[in-house]
Amino acid sequence: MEEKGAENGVPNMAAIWQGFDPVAYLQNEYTPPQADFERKDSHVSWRLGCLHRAFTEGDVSGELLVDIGSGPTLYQVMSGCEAFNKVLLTDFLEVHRQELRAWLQDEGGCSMDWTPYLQHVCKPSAWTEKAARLRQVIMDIVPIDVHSPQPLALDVLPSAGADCLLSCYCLESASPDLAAFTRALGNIGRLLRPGGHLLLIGTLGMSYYNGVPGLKIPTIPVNEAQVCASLKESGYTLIRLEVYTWPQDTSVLIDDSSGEFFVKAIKE
Ligand SMILES: C[S@@+](CC[C@H](N)C(=O)[O-])C[C@H]1O[C@@H](n2cnc3c(N)ncnc32)[C@H](O)[C@@H]1O
Repeated sequence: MEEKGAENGVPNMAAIWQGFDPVAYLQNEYTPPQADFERKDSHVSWRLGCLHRAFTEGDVSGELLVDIGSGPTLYQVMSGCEAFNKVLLTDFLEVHRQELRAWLQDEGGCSMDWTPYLQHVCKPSAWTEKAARLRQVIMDIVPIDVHSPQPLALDVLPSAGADCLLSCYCLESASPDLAAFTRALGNIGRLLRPGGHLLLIGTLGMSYYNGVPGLKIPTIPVNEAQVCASLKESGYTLIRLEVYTWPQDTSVLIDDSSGEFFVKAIKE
């Protein structure tokens, strides 16, 4: 019964995601007041801090970093682009891939100014070099489906797989239930070499997601214990889990989450 429900749920989720507008998403989630760089306890500062620490600790580096479900955003690879020679961006929706291509080509037509993010992750005076590095290492922007046993086209990755997978706010917002979330973790794990790292950021306790005004996406509310169990079941060893809880004076309008999680894990 559960399997059948999940099978029906995945196409339903795919259909709902087709209505997602990257421009509205960037405006809603990645500009002030949602993206508040003034506050050290804001969720944008938290997530950039987690990624910065993970990519500068020394053990997460190599040839190829793959970002799963990139959406139209680039903040997540701004620290990782220094630790890897190549970065592959992926998303389910062509509109998101198009938005990323527009930034990469740097010929206007990009909806988002990433300058405040670039300035936040490096010395403010070095942000143009950071942008140049990012444009240099992003090797491609390709389609992905985390619910497919083979999430990427066959010839996209080297046979050894990626050295590191990164995924932010994708699996729990693209999965109809916990079983599909766990299977998606296993599916993307096939893209990672044994011993490679998984860096996962997600939302805790979120039953719906309103990242774009007028589009309410039903999501799977996961807790820390469920994330840990899904990782174990999918062949990862947890190294670290960090939790962010919303400051009391935050007004969270886009979902009903209790907070966010950051995971650093290794593929067995
Ligand atoms: C909440 S957005 C997160 C985007 C970005 N990573 C970020 O941090 O803002 C979730 C992303 O998952 C993507 N997505 C939805 N269904 C997917 C699927 N089946 N496989 C891969 N990505 C999917 C969406 O297109 C969207 O870009």
